[in-house]
Amino acid sequence: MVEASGMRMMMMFTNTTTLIPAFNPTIHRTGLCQLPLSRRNNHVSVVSATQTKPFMETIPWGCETDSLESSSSLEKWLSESGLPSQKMAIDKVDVGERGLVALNNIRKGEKLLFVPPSLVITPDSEWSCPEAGEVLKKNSVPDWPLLATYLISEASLMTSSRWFSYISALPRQPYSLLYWSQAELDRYLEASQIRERAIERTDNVIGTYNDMRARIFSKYPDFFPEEVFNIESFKWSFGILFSRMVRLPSMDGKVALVPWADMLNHSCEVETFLDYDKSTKGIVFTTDRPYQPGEQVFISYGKKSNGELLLSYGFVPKEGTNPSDSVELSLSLEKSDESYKEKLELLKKYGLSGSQCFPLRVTGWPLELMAYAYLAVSPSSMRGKFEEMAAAASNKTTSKKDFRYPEIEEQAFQFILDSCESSISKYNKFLQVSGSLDLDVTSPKQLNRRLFLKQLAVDLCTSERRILFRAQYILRRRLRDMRTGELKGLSIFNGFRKFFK
Ligand SMILES: C[S@@+](CC[C@H](N)C(=O)[O-])C[C@H]1O[C@@H](n2cnc3c(N)ncnc32)[C@H](O)[C@@H]1O
Repeated sequence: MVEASGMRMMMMFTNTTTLIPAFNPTIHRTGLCQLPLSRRNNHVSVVSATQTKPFMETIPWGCETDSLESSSSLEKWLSESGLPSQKMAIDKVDVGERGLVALNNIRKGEKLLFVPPSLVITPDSEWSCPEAGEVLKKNSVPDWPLLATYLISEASLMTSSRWFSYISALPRQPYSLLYWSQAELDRYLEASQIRERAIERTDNVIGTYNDMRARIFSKYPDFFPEEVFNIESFKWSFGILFSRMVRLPSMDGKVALVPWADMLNHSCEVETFLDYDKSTKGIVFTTDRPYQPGEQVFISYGKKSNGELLLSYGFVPKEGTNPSDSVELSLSLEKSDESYKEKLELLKKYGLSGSQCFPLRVTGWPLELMAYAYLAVSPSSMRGKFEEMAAAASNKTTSKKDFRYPEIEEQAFQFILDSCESSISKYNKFLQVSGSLDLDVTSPKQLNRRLFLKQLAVDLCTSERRILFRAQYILRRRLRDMRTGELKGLSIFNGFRKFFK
């Protein structure tokens, strides 16, 4: 439920996507930490190929979330491990497959959950294989890859890990764009800038894994055998982190996986979020509305756009329900502009490039976007203003004044409108042809996946295009008013005022 940060960047990309971690069962290992307790107690120190096959296949890489099979064992284990009695239970729900549903009447303003810190996974959690944990700490591995490795390590230990019931109830295939292949991203998300974000994120995960393998896993194969610690298991654990990890504001922003609390689904209509409560010493949230028995209880995963929700959590809210929705609009300098080089240099100086994305919301667009548009359209006679425009586009300006350049305002609006319209035509193209995208499907399973991904893409593109349509409407109206003189008069007046200052 938080954005990834601090992941190592290494550029490499593969085209393959496996839906569930695939492992080579023929392994020989001696690392005691890798064996379930029952075997350790029997003094098994070398595992033969025939012994490892069923062992590897039974690693609980989560479960299918359309079934409640693992949820009852999870609830039983949680209550035996100190989770106080709850006013909610895990159930099948309309929104989010499994979720937490009210058992009794719940009042507005009530604190719920009270998950004790002993049931929370953080970067400080004890490892069932302490030696593996020591290696990672010695190498100062950052929180995200540390937790991803922790999850794989605990999953591989099966019943020897105290988190067995929790891991068994995690989704086997977290719904995030990490699980879309490059071909699927190209096919379904061509019109949306989220495609770039998804590619970047997958690159980061692959880069992080390669880095970990080179620096650590290859040096300690007994603790981190490649059959278990590989790119597929890394994608699974990162998918889990992207869709379930929270940052706890009252614990200095500590990142954590909170069993039980992570069964709560997101609603754009609620504002309440998880946090550590110092008085009760547990993870809680405070309801911002009442719930009746049988009703699903929701929290907020943050003020995220539909694209960001699809990227991390693999769902798109119903059309028009997300007040935080936005679409990335790409603006570019014209290469034929005689001041192109000069403008580009200045943009670079302020950390921007010749092609830049800005968020467009239903409620409007940021000053930075307007500043970029001014810079893109300004003639060389306005050279003296280029730097302040570039600085304002980057948000690295000290003065937050509502700057305007009336002499080029009309061109700036037209420039934004042109970019909006070129983006709209990409969405139109995708939405028109999306009905005929599935003709080459060969199996029912493939058909289900295609239909599912296509529906998500159609929902995302429809919501993003809706924001672009709104911006197009406002821009056209502004331009029409300017051209018919109303605002033009005002601009001339402003121009005169400046002249006489
Ligand atoms: C923190 S988990 C919540 C529990 C999850 N439903 C489960 O069964 O494990 C986040 C995942 O729940 C699902 N989810 C959460 N809110 C949703 C919503 N409003 N609509 C659809 N799916 C949702 C998504 O699959 C997301 O990746």
